[in-house]
Amino acid sequence: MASSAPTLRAFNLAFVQLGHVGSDKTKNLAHAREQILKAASREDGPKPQLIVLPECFNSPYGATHFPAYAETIGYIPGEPYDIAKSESDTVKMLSSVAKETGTWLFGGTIPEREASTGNLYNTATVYSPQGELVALYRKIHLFDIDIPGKITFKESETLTGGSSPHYFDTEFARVGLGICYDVRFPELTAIGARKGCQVFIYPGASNMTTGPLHWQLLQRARAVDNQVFFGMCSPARDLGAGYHAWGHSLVVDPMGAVLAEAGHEEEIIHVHIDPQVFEDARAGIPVTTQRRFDVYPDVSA
Ligand SMILES: O=C(O)CCC(=O)C(=O)O
Repeated sequence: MASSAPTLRAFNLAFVQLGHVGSDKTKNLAHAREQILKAASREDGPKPQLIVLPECFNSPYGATHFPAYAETIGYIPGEPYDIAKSESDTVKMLSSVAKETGTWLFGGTIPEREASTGNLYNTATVYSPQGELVALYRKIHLFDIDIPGKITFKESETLTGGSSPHYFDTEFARVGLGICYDVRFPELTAIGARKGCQVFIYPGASNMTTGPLHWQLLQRARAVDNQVFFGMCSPARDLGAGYHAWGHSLVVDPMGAVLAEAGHEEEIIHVHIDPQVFEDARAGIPVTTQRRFDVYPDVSA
């Protein structure tokens, strides 16, 4: 049974649609750090309490790249994690910049190697404003698709799928986690919503085939069917890279309205999360209390 969720309070969210993700990991990390500092020091509006990076921000995106870029993190849920002893340069950078800015940081995803098995995962990590690593989520549904003449992608060539849904609690919300292709599996969001998540954030890197058709549709669907805030943070599009990301980082409210959407270049989007919209959606259209688990108990996990 999940502990009770914090009450949803107003907060400000920043999505960093990172560009310039190339083959040099040190440069990727330095650029990500610079953009996090830029998001945190916003001057034309309220500063964010939570900053989010995209999927696969320290490595080029592609099954063949994951083994070369994978880092060992060694996080065990529920056990204290000593950042100073971490083998992951990315974790160290993210922790230090979260602490320096005093914000929650959802550090996008990176390829992770599990030391005991050698398995590779597409892994998201989250840091508190004190720089503690508070959550680690491994992409559950691997991106394996084949649309002839358009796109073939097979994360499972090198990655293993995770097996634990996750969320993290802040002082302003319970935030559900997922990564890109996970958005196509409504069960994952539904389970998180029933555990009290009011906000879902998925780093993602959609593409030029499915992005235009499905990116916004899937996020608005997950937002409306669970009456939650839902957002996905993408890298910027780089036509010089092997994988052309769709971009268009997006945040949707519980009624399905788009609160902010980026273009396809490097950009930071800032969004104010207003709990009144969440409360009004649930009061006006009370689907959260109208579910008929007596009729479909098999989906009520
Ligand atoms: O679901 C899609 O169409 C795109 C998924 C994706 O790009 C990913 O999982 O990284």
